[in-house]
Amino acid sequence: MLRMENCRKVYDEQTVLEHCSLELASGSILGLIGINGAGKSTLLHCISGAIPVDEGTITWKEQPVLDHPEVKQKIFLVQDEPVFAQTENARELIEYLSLFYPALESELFYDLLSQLKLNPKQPFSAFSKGMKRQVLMAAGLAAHPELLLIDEVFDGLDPFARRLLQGQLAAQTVEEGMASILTSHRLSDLENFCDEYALLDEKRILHQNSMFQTQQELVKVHLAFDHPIDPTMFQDFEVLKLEIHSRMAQAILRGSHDEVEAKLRKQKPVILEIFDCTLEEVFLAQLEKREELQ
Ligand SMILES: Nc1ncnc2c1ncn2[C@@H]1O[C@H](COP(=O)(O)OP(=O)(O)OP(=O)(O)O)[C@@H](O)[C@H]1O
Repeated sequence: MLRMENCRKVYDEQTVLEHCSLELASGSILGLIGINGAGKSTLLHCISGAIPVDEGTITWKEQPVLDHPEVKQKIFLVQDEPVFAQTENARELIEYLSLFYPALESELFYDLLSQLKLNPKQPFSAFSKGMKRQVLMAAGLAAHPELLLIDEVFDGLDPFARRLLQGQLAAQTVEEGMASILTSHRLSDLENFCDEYALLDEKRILHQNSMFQTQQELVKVHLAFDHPIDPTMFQDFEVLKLEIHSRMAQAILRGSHDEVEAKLRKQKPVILEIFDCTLEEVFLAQLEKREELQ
């Protein structure tokens, strides 16, 4: 279990994380979302132990990460910018990483590279950005970490590489109980792959929820009436987003599909359609709601 409690991180004079807490169980895949500059990369770096927090604690299986190499070697961070620790090619990289990650399985690394059609002896300088990311993700998986952190997870990967690496990550999650935190601005990638998501906003985790729970708790509705809509009809709902155009409305409401439908039917709409929310809609609605409250 990852436990991050009440953490604060300050760069120079800028506070990036404050009262930031997060928990993640083994065998879970968490999608970390937030606007540009929210602090997602900083959060992953702090969890990996690469940079210290100024306040608070971060533990993996009850052991502090910072200054504990035996804990750090169970956590692998794939950064958004390719970093190869001055190695020239994939073969050198995996030899270097095997010094730090005792569980690293070189055969798995070379197998993934072969499926990705990447030559381990070819210099990184001759690789494209996407090819470099493939190498690092393959290395992260081959290290068999207990906690894998991937920044900008599938961004820039071609569909074949994405499917292969997703499949391997899913297999290690199920077979080894590996936990993962993935960031991406392509929320559809996370939605289809993660068990839960966390929204990083205003320097802390504002929401953490399972994907399933979110879909049970929030719905999108399209409504039409034969008369102009009075906004007070939504006063019994917790409204995350509401747009009224005369006789028609679109809304994101808190409640299960059945609850929302039963309440809205009493208003006798001409049209009532209820949909599951996408993660992108949940994200935007939560940010808009926060703007409204400020
Ligand atoms: N090494 C650093 N020194 C000083 N400030 C930094 C450093 N790294 C990040 N920051 C600042 O911290 C804030 C959060 O940056 P971070 O990269 O963690 O955000 P992010 O959510 O990952 O952004 P993006 O989605 O754009 O990648 C930004 O304001 C950034 O300028």
